[in-house]
This record gives sequence, C-alpha cells and structure tokens, in this order.
Amino acid sequence: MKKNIPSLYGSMVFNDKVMRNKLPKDVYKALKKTIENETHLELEVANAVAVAMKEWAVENGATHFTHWFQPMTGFTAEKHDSFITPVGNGEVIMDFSGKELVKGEPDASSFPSGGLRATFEARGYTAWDPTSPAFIKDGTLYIPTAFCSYGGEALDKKTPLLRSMEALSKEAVKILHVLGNTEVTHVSTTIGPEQEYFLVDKELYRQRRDLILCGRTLIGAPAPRGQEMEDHYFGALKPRIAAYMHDLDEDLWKLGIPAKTKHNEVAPAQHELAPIFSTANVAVDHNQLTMEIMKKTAEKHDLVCLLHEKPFEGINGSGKHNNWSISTNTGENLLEPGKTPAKNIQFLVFLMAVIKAVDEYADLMRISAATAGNDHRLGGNEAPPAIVSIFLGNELTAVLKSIEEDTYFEKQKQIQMETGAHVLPHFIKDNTDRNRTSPFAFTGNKFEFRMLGSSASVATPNIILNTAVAEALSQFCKELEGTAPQDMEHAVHELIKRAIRKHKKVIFNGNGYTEEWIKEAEKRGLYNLVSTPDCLPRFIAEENIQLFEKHHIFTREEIFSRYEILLENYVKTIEIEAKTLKEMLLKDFLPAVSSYASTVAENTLSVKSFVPAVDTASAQSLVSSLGGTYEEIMGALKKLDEELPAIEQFSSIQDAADYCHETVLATMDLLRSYADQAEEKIPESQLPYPTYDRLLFSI
Ligand SMILES: NC(=O)CC[C@H](N)C(=O)O
Repeated sequence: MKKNIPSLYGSMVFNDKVMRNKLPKDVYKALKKTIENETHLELEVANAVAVAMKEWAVENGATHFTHWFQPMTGFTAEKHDSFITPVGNGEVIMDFSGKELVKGEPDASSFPSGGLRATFEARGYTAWDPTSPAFIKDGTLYIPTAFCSYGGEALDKKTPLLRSMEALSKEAVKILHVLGNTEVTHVSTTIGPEQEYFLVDKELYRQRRDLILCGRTLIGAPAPRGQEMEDHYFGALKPRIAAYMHDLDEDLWKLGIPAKTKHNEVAPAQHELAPIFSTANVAVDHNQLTMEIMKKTAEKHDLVCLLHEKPFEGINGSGKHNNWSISTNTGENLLEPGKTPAKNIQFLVFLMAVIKAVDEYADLMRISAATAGNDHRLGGNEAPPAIVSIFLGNELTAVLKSIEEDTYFEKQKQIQMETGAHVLPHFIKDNTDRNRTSPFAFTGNKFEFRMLGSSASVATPNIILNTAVAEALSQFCKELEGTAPQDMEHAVHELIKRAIRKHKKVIFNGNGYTEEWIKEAEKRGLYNLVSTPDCLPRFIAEENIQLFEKHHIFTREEIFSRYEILLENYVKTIEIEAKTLKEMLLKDFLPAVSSYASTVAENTLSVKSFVPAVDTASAQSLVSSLGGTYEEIMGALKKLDEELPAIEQFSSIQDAADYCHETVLATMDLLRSYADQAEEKIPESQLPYPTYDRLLFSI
C-alpha cells in the first residue's frame, strides 16, 4: 500500500504543529519562547502543556509516560508510569500533571556517578528538556530530560551538552556584535551524525559468544575474500537489506528523525544511515533513538545490527562522522565561505576559531572519541589515526597562507569537470578533494569530525568541540573589542595572521596513515595519544579543567567523575572481553581442536593399517601442529588467568587501565593469533562457531 510519507513523518512526535493545535495561544507562545531562546519555563505553562501532551498521547494509544534520559552509561534510560489515577469506586482516569512533566525522581544510586555520590545517597532528578520534542514509542509517551544528583551535579550527557551550546551561543553572539552583525541574538550548533553499522544473520550471531557478549569477534581467521574487490561500497542493496532499511526509515520518520541517506559501506555486510542535520541537542537524542531502532528493526528481519567500532579484524570498522556547523537565528551558516572566502571576515574569524580550538584542545578532542572499541578502529581502514589534525583543502589553506604572508590571494578559477563524454552534463569541479584519513575535515560549509566511534553517544564530542570553540571566540573577542568599524577589516587580518602562525601546525592535508606523518606530527608537537588509557589523564589536566569551569560546562568534580567512569568502562570492557575469550577457547574452540586432531590421527591409523605403505607425514604434521597450538593456547590462557585477578589489585583505576592495555590486551592478541592460525586448518563442520566468510557473506 502506498503511504503518505509527509503525513507519516513526525506522526508520533509532539511537534510544533501539534502544539499549535492543542495548546492555548498564550501557552504556545510561552513554550516557543522557552524553546527558541532557551529561557526558563513557568509551572503554569508546564501544567497546560502536560494536559495537552497527555490528551495527544492517549489519543495516539499511549497508556504510560516516561522521563527519558542519558546517564553516563552512554545509553538511554527510562522508567514507565501509567497515566491511571484512581477516582474512587474502583474507577480510574488518565491523568498527568505539570509537576510530573517537569520533574522526575529516579533512584540515582544505580547509575554510574564516578564517585560524585555515595551509594546510599539515592536521590536524583530528571528535568524536562523542552528543546527536544516528546514522542510516543511502543505505547509510552517519552519526555526527553536532563538527569542530575540531589546536589545538582550533572549525572548525564545532556546537561553539559546544553550548557556547551549556551556557552558557544553566548561567545558567538558577542563576537558577531563586535564584528558589526548586531541582529543576531542566538547561535545554535547543528550536527548530522552519519551512522555506520553491520548486519549479520541472527542464527549465525547466536552461535558466537564473542558477538553476543562483546559485540565484536575476539577470534576469527580472515575470510578468503574481504573488501579488496571494492564492490560493496554503494553496491546494489540485497532484498533483505533493502527491506530492513525500508522499515527502519519508516520507523525513524514516524519519530521525526530526518533519515535521508542509506547505502552499503565499504566492508562486506556494512551499511550507513545519514540524517539531515538538526540542532545538536535534538540530533544527539535522535542518534540515540536511531541506534536503538536499528537494533530493534534488525530483530524483526532475523538480523542483528552490530554497532561496535571493529566487529571484524582486517576490514573497515564503523565510525560515526559528526558533521558540525554553527548557524545564527537570522539564518546564516557561520561556516559558509561564500563566493569570496578571502574577503568574508566573519567566516574567517569563525574558521580560525575552530582551527585554534582544535589545535589547543586536541587532547580533549581525542578523549571525546576514546573507548576500548574505538581503539581498535583508529589508524586504519579509512578511520582516522589517533593524531588530531585538520584537513582544510587547497583553497582555504591558500587563503590563510596569503593572510599569514601578506600576499595577494588568487582564487582558483572554477574548473569545468572533464569527463571526456559529450553526452554527460557539464558541472563545476569542487575546489577541494575529500580526505578520508583526516580526523577533522572541512567539507565545504561544515566540519566533519570523523574520529567518533559508531557505538558511542555523540554528546561528548560535541560538548568538547562547542566548549573549545567558545573559548577561542572569547579570546578573539577580547582582541577585537573596541576596534572602530572602519579598522575592523585590518584588525581581523592581523588577528588571523597571528593565529594562523600559532596554529597552522594542526593543519594537514596529506595522508594520515604514513610513517612520515607520525614523525612529522611529533616534530610539530602534536599529540599522538594512541589508546584510551593514554589519553584520559589529559581530561584532568589543570588547563582543561579550567576551560570547562570557565564556561560552566563541568565542575571540577564532574570532570573527575567522568574521568573515573571512562576508565572504569575501559577496564570492565577488557575484563569482559578477556573472560569471554577464555570461555570461547576453553568451551568451544579447544575441544574442537583436540577432537579434530584425534579424528585425523584415528583416520590415519586406520588408513595405515589398511595400506601400510601409505605416506602419513602430512597427517602427522597436521596433528602435531594442532597439538602444538593446543598447548600454546593453554599456556597463554594460564597467563591470562594470572593477569585477570591482578587487575583488581590496583588501587588506581588509571594503573588498572594501563595494565589492561599493555598486558591483558597483548595476551589476548597472542591467543587470537594462535587460534586464527589453527582455525584455518579445521574443517567448517568441526568448528563450533561460524567463520568470517559465513558471517560476512551469507545475506
Ligand atoms: N566510507 C567511509 O567514509 C569509511 C569510513 C570508515 N568506515 C570509518 O571507520 O570511519
């Protein structure tokens, strides 16, 4: 049946249209004011909104409501309460008050707090975030909220994100006014996160403990075919995948999530979904929902959606490329170079502020993408390396160079694309290429932060980016304040000259995978923070704490709590992976090795007794090699058995994380190499789990 997509779109969202229809005029106006200017909301307004919201929700089949929040687990949390209220004589009405809309009280003690609170201090609050619309899912009204402790500390990712958006808006408006653009009263950050993922058959998935417990394969020999044919990227969609994507789009559209692009990605079984950009806060909520619905929809199609950054060794991993820009309430994209970027001083100021921010806070940018999973992805297969640098492209690099050197900038002539075939339409070539090895690439009118991993919330990278750019703008503002309008162009020119000299070291347009770049980056004094435990100590470096405190993003305590949580998460992940690997080897793999070795031995003996002259050297060598591997794996498992309890002995979580990275992961790698070599010698029918070729090529 043909569906009317525009009427389906947002049908489960308490959006502007519903609000206009359902709310009294003055309430609608007050709520809009709160949403647009991020001002405080009065309780009477909340009461009126609650009535309308409940009415709309019940009309659309909802029986419950939940405050929906994003604790520091990286996932979302929800607790459903029904609307029913007894009215005596055994009857109920459906009721919902402004108080229930505005404030919730989940027990905060069971969520990670990184030492922000003791276990006995249970009280926590959720507070309605009216800037992200409420929606209905599975018969429940979801109300996006922020989550804080009894003492007011942020226990979530939304609160600091909202704070960082406000900080950036404040600093951007200030400098725009100094530059003479006085109409702007508010600036918002927009993001469009491209989401990569893998789909595998559910039946095959169920046979692998590593995929079930860790989301990635811990062992597995490479398939004879990987991505070398370069045929999967943008390849025709197989019917089962197309059906999945179709369902997914519809479910997302109902929730007002602007899913726009879908395609096959580079690795076999890998795909991508990209939405149209929205305000950062809403886009972060949407991305959380997208990941959840991706997994749910996969179940319906007997598939499993893997969001891990590196589910399979040797082929591309999955990222989440964060397309970031800033735009004014007057409709201007501040990162739009326009036709003559060299003369667009407003653009140059904002571009330079981003460069300065990324250079000065490259360590924080790295931290914002740091997880145990992403450590496996960075540095190869089209994911950026761990060194943070910026790709600007030829034209902008030349513009900044001409300012630095006081030379005249000559704009590249627009080049018509030569395809050699006359029937094809003529078009103009972009003035810059793309760069897939760059962690942070300018792509025409926005930056693409490519370092982020596919499974993580996009909140933290955006908190850090917004804050660092707010700081750069505030410093530029100080330099420009008091300049007479007629001197502004010259003052900006001089400011950029000083800034580019200082920060050009972070600009790199070349191939980020080469050995030369690693050496060059070191010479330039850039960070190369390879692993999560390597980079996290920079989170609590004094200058970084000061940055967050100055802009009221995190308090010192909030930073330390996040530092602890990230490290704990890293350690727990490695522990779970190590234990899973051990179980898989002991319970699944080693029995298969020994039973196959004895089958070969028995068969050879029987052949030999039948034909004594037969040569059994190859069979002997196979059995002996399998026996050798068995011993090697047992030996390394013994080592792992000693290492695992040692993790608990460290009094500092940083030391435990370092130990996991340096020692435990090394033992796991060793075990993997033994197992993968042996796997190649064992017939499929004897293996206890499906191999890479079946996982990657069976759909
Ligand atoms: N096509 C692409 O951009 C590949 C990106 C790659 N999958 C990553 O890890 O980021």
